[in-house]
Amino acid sequence: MTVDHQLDNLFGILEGLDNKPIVLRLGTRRSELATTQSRWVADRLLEALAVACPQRGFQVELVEIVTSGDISQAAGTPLTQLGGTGVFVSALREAVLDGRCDFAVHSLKDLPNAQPEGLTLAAVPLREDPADALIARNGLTFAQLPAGSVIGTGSPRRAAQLSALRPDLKITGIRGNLGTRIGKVASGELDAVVLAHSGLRRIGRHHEVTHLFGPEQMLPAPGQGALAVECRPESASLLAALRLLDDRASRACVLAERALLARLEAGCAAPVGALATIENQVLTLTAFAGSPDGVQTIRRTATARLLGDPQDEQVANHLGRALAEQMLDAGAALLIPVPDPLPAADEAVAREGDS
Ligand SMILES: NCc1[nH]cc(CCC(=O)O)c1CC(=O)O
Repeated sequence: MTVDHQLDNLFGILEGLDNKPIVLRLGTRRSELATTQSRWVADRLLEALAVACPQRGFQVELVEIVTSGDISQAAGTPLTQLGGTGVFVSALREAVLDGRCDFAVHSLKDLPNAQPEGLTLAAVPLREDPADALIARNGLTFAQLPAGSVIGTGSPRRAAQLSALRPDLKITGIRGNLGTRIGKVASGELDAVVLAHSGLRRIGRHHEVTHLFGPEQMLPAPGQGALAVECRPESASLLAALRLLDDRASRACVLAERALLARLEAGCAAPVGALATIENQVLTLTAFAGSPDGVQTIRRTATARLLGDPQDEQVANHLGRALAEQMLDAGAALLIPVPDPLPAADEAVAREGDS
């Protein structure tokens, strides 16, 4: 019996079904971060189902999907030549679309701007800390790094903001998974690296952080720290189950950030940061765009009052687009490179390095 059929009665009467547990197949990449994120979502889903559907047993089976990005990482191809992190996302999406698995978990910041045909963003679970973090040699904080220190980052966004804060630092490209990048500090190859705090927390290496960048210093990538859970809309019961994991505030924030990015038509080399927060039902969005050397920078903030579901999606999208217009009026288009032609339309925008 297919999962869709098994789940048809998920919230109803389970007559006619045998007592075997329902197995949900979660497609995941092999990296430590990807499997940790997938397991975290699996555990939250099983918890939610135990409450929503206590009569029934459930299991989540992790299905490993190898992506072209993982293969070429081993071969050492720079990510910018692969069409950005979209390469990691599309293989997982294909696996959901062709039925090798039932759902998938992505780092939301790695998703291209357009939602592909045939897949639904079922949930944005509670967001981790979106901040960027420094791991420097000998426990040095950002302010303590001597002039001329060599900082590794593959992200034009981090490079632009680092250069704006400390023009005396040297920035060098770097890729590889989180462990590989941290290893370059331990080995002495680099004085420091800048990574997402969320990723470090998920793999349990946040104790090595020597400085956390505040939003006034460095704005994260749109969607950083958030996960995206995707399934086919036809999997109605699974979709209903995954919706239990959705966090409305996290969803509104990342929608605003990504609407801004989409309106800026920013490609994988875009030095664009954005962060939305909610306080007292007011959504505040701040964005940054800068030249790679950090000499030219544009920073703007806008706010909107949230109205509650279901209007909040519109409010968030509108705020993101409106702030993008302000950024464009201030000349942001000149700071954003035109994206390279990419292998597939659904990979049109991707940023950053590998997870
Ligand atoms: N750049 C790749 C990437 N994609 C997602 C994360 C983890 C952070 C997140 O949860 O958004 C990372 C690592 C990083 O940016 O250092």
